[in-house]
Amino acid sequence: MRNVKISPSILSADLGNLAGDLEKISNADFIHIDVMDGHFTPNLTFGPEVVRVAKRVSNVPLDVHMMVSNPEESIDWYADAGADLITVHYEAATHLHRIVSRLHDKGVQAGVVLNPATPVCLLESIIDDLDMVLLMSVNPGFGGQKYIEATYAKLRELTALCKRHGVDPMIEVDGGVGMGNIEQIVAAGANVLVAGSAVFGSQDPAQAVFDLREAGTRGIAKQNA
Ligand SMILES: O=C(CO)[C@@H](O)[C@H](O)COP(=O)(O)O
Ligand SMILES: [Co+2]
Repeated sequence: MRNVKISPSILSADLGNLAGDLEKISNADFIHIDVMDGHFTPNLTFGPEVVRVAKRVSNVPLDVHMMVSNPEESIDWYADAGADLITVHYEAATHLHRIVSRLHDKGVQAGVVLNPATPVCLLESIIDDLDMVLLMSVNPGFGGQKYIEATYAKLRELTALCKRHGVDPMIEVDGGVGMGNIEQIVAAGANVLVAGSAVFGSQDPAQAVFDLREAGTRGIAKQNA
């Protein structure tokens, strides 16, 4: 049975007390770090120094979501800062295979992200090499947006693609995930769930991680049903 993993997004954390907020989610499976460059996305966020700080103060593996143009120019900074897993956008990368190989050479897990309007079939020639596929369920740039329902169909399509290839990468969903939809998202094929506002907007972030994982795990039994 696959395990459901929760990856709280620090975009919704209190950046004035980042170490304190990271301590609150020490029961998480990943820490999701949204890197935005103000070019690929209409927002600007974290550089490698934030990854280095997260690595220093937390033992939770770092899931670095790079929403940047030309990621080949900056993946090394984040890998060297301590990322355990780096995902790059299909729409932003010219040499995806080279990026994935580079990350693996550096001992970092590699994933590809698809925006809501980017079709799953484009992964056909790279899926065998991936540790993760991340489906965006909102348009990248901001936390607190509404989950896009068409993601369910993409999850089922991605599950079928993985089956055809005989591979089992982690399947992550990012954007608008919460207690109201996590079970259904997992049932459609996801097993890593990003949650920003659902975790850091809660009174008790550790309890929110626990509850989301419990609710998500109920969806595992419904996968492929
Ligand atoms: O990558 C992004 C947004 O571009 C996300 O990781 C958000 O940070 C998720 O926030 P919520 O929708 O869970 O509040
Ligand atoms: Co993200």
